[in-house]
Amino acid sequence: MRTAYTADQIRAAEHVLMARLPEGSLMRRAASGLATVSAALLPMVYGSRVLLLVGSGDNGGDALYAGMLLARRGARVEAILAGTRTHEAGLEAFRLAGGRVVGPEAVDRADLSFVDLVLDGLVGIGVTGALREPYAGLVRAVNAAPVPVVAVDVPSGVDASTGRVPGTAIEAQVTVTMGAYKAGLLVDPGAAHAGVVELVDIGLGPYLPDPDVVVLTPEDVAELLPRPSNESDKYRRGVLGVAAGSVQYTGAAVLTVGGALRAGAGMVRYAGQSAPVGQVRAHWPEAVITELDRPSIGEVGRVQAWVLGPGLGTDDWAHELARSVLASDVPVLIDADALTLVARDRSLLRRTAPVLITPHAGELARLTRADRDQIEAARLEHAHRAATELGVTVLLKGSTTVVAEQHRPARVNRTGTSWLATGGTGDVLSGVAGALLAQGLGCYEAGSCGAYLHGLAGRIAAHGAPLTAADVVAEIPSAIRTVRGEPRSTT
Ligand SMILES: NC(=O)C1=CN([C@@H]2O[C@H](COP(=O)(O)OP(=O)(O)OC[C@H]3O[C@@H](n4cnc5c(N)ncnc54)[C@H](OP(=O)(O)O)[C@@H]3O)[C@@H](O)[C@H]2O)[C@@H](O)CC1
Ligand SMILES: Nc1ncnc2c1ncn2[C@@H]1O[C@H](COP(=O)(O)OP(=O)(O)O)[C@@H](O)[C@H]1O
Ligand SMILES: [K+]
Repeated sequence: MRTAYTADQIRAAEHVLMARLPEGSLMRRAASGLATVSAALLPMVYGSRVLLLVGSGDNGGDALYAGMLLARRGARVEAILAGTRTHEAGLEAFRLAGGRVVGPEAVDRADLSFVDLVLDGLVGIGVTGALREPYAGLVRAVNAAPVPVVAVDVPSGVDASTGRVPGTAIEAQVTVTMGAYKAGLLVDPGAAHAGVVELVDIGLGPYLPDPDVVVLTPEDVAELLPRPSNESDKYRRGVLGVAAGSVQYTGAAVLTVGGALRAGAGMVRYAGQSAPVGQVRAHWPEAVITELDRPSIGEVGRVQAWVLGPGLGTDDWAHELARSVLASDVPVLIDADALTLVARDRSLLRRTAPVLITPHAGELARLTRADRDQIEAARLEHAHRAATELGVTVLLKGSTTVVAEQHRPARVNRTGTSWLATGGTGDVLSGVAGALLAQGLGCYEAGSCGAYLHGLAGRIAAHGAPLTAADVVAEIPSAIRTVRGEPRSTT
């Protein structure tokens, strides 16, 4: 499991560790890791040109000490001192090693074309709000030039705790982060600025608290995924009920049922009206179907969990069916149209069995009466707030998927690809996560493992070209084999 922390958590841990070590030793460890990663990005250190952007805090100090180490190895290192003050000891060491201080005009396009690498040491975890001048101007100039950038600790302008980017921010190829991952490096929009994140161990591990954010590894997912045993039968493996699709949206029912079957539900019971029933029957003869003549699940039979909402519509019939599903005593995954119904009638959420909601930013905006853009700018905060306010588990979809539950670290998923931004892929995710719920995983595990498998299936399906939602369904078994470390061609 990869763990990540807020700036305050990192600062507190650093404080304890620093008190036990000789002064400056943490920064030397940080700078040494930074110089090693930077050197590896240069074809040859000797003779290469490196430009440091140095701010007024310790982030600038890291850059100066790393610059010193590169200068000692024969690089031609120059520094722009952009702050009102500069880390004194770092600057002295840098100068003694042959480093030169240059003016801000060194970021002119012509000058940057002679630079092999920029080290961004303007601000790290100490940033507050949008980057001010002259930092913002320097960042714009560097972003516009075709020069690789290594960000020190955090790309300057990215909020380390939340991933917010309130103004201009460096676009780095690599971010060398010190001591522990910062949450904002793993969640968009911050993550998109960080590039590849390299962690430098400075001995902070034992002093870190419980993480703010967690990213599952394939091994974590493999361990959490249910596997049928010799004693399994279809009922014991877990039966999922699907209440989805309508006359207008028949495909949503087909995709949700497909996602559920491929993700290992022992059985899928589909309940709907005649139009989607015909489609589901044609695509998935494996599904057990109840054609509803009234909006009630009374005749459907026992299930271990429900998926409610994809393509369901938002009319009175859909509302009554939602009420009937939510009156059951099993976990319910609420998606798409059912989220609109819940936004209109919050009383639907009054139940004791668990609820997993799977909104995109627009749906969450409707549900919590927040602004969609603000949700996208601060996904962690909004997912957590909704989980607390609504008393449910929230899976917030998008380029970074966040699974939030009260009193637990947010689980962030980045296995997906932007090719997944196409109609119907969300329905597939509901089926996958619903199948995991039916197999006995809790909402937090089903949401995070479901997002992982769905994203990976999308990546396998896309392979650098457009995909359809049905392709994602087809690749879910490949994704499961991949996390289990099994060759794709075997069963
Ligand atoms: N502690 C340790 O042992 C270790 C720490 N480490 C390193 O230290 C870094 C943290 O250092 P830090 O605390 O000095 O803060 P930092 O990020 O450099 O910036 C603070 C200054 O930036 C400025 N500023 C703020 N907002 C701004 C804005 N919007 N726009 C423009 N300027 C803005 C403001 O300066 P002012 O404007 O007041 O002059 C403020 O004082 C951390 O990320 C890691 O790299 C590692 O070496 C490991 C060991
Ligand atoms: N830029 C992106 N990068 C990665 N995944 C994405 C991106 N955009 C969308 N997705 C994923 O695609 C799926 C889209 O779901 P949703 O918005 O509900 O679509 P639909 O309602 O058409 O099924 C979600 O799983 C989401 O996380
Ligand atoms: K930085």
